[in-house]
Amino acid sequence: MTEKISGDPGEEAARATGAAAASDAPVILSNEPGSFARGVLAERHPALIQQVRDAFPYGRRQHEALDDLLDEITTGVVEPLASTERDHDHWAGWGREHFGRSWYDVPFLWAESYFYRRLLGAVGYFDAGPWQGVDPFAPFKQAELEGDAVAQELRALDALANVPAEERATALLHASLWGNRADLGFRASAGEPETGDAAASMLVADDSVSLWQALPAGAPSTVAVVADNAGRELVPDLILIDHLLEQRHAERVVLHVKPSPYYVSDAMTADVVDCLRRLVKAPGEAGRIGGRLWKAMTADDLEVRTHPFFCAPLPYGEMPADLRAAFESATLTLLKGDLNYRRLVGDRLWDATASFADRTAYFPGSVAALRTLKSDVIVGLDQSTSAALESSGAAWRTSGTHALIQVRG
Ligand SMILES: O=P(O)(O)OC[C@H]1O[C@](O)(CO)[C@@H](O)[C@@H]1O
Repeated sequence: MTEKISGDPGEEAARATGAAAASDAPVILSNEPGSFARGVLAERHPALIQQVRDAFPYGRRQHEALDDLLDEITTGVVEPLASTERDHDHWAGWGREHFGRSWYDVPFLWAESYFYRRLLGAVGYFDAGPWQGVDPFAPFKQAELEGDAVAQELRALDALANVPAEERATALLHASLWGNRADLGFRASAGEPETGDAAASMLVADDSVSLWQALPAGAPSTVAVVADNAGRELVPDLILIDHLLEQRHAERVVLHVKPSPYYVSDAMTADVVDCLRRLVKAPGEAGRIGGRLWKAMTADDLEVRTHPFFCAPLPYGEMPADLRAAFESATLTLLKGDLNYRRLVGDRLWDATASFADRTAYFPGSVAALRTLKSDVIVGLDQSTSAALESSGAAWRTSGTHALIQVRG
């Protein structure tokens, strides 16, 4: 359970090293008026139900199920899955302490994850029948991938083709990082991502030197990339992966994606294929990168994997043994995005200067987080950065205007 983070491997590691266990940081719920979490549950989730309803010619059964879900999340209590659902037993365990309570009173991380599970259930995603496997977010993902912003970003690659490798590496790392700002669940309230120098100045932590040091060219490294959003984030992620392979920072890359639609734009295998097709058909440098990536996938130098844990409402401290082994065998695991960060350090209101190394000590092998800040969770800031941000009066934790690169070797 999310709130039983004390007793998780991270806490044990912190205790073993004598570091402050800090388990008293409050778990984020959604019942605080005016809080970011409350806004997600009270405004974004109902709006999302409407968007999905409008995007497909669903029949009466789906519309009624969406009506019921809307009632439940706004005025009702959390209901369990029907006993006939294939994953009923998992959720019965994960939700034991939450069923029967207001959605606002259960941990934010759990509530969001369960909302997506229930939304998929309402549209028949898991049921044998005509809507089985139809991604309710596909129209939004497709529109983004075919849009002007992606086309422009792909054209900009031509200018990067001949710049020195180090400069190119920084530009591609930042493109992947800021691509995280462009997730579709978040877009409604955010402007365009920053670029160039402005983007660098918005980094609240920057361990990129350690990141590149962990991946010396020519070493037989395997990099695990845990993807976040499709489209405008996954395209630059794939371009960064191409750079890692091409410049021999990695011999192999394993790209972990979601097994089912999640948080609107999270990437699944189908989205990887769509992004690769988009790259391959692009002119110039983007097309060349697409061609190399396509070849890398067919040669298994780039392997796509998925795991049910990626859609579970749990922190990484509770990851199963097979996933733990996969990360352990990687030279570096690169976790993309805000949700992965929340799951990595724990979805709590940490002191912003709490140690990133301590919070992630349990994670198997070296880990890097690349994330724009889109929720209240943050650790690893130095004292002066934290003080300056806190006194700025800006919504720096949640607005996506700031970003971080944090590494624990
Ligand atoms: O796509 P990302 O970067 O994981 O962001 C998802 C984030 O979006 C939200 O669902 C709402 O902004 C956050 O709660 C969550 O952490």
